[in-house]
Amino acid sequence: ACSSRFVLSQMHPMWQEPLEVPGGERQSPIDISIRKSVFDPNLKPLVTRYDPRTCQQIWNNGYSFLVEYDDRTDKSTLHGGPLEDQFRLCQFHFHWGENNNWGSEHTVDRHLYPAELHLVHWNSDKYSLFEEAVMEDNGLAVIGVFMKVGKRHEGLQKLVDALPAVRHKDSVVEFTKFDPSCLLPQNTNEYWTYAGSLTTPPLTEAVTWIIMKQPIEVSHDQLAVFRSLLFTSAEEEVQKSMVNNFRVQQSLKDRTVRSSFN
Ligand SMILES: CC#CCNS(=O)(=O)c1cc(S(N)(=O)=O)ccc1C(=O)O
Ligand SMILES: [Zn+2]
Repeated sequence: ACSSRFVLSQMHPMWQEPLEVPGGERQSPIDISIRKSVFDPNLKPLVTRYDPRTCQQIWNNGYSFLVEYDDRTDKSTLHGGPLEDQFRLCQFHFHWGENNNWGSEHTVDRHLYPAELHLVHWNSDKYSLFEEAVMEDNGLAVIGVFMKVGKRHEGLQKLVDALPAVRHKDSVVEFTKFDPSCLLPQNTNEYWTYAGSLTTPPLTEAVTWIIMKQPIEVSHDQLAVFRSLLFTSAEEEVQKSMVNNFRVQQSLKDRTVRSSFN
């Protein structure tokens, strides 16, 4: 799987932001201004083909919890949309706040959501390993899905029920047969896309972001279980709850956000 072995500094909740980032011209996350986005009629529908049998485990890496997939073959893939190549799913994870007023990394006209899902894929047409792709400007594609508080999300509940087993940093639990397409909104044809970066170290400018316009609904109680996770490992005497694990927003600089819809 692809998850980073980068150790984030123990600065809680945000690691110490490096002053200079490689390039620094296409950093993420950003605010998506609807009126400044440009409709691109050549953007195609997104095509996701996820095989639940490639789902392997959940890992608390001390920053978020990652659901990791076997990415040694092209069994769970993404193509279409703004992408020229085929990308392989390696993991998905979330960012959330300490309450329902904030938590997402991206915003839409400055609107904050309580949480945001990221499905991380790497370009398996051009590279043979995630670790290679993460250093290339066309190496990764991340689908972002906003989460808002509403009705309980039945598909998410299987994941929520597994979280107590990975409460502490560095804990891992087997997690199988999970189809992440259940976490996508029913309309995946309306999205924004822009050239950006990872929002965690190494912050490399390798990501084509695809942000869904339609949020998914999750219940207050489901989000509360996210907040029961800990940044800290079982040995540490002071336990810190895993909340506000989002990066500060970055300047758009010389970029345009395209929309697949008018
Ligand atoms: C080398 C390397 C690396 C980064 N790994 S990741 O792309 O899976 C990732 C991506 C993102 S995000 N927010 O940029 O999609 C967050 C967290 C992670 C992670 O491993 O923890
Ligand atoms: Zn993320």
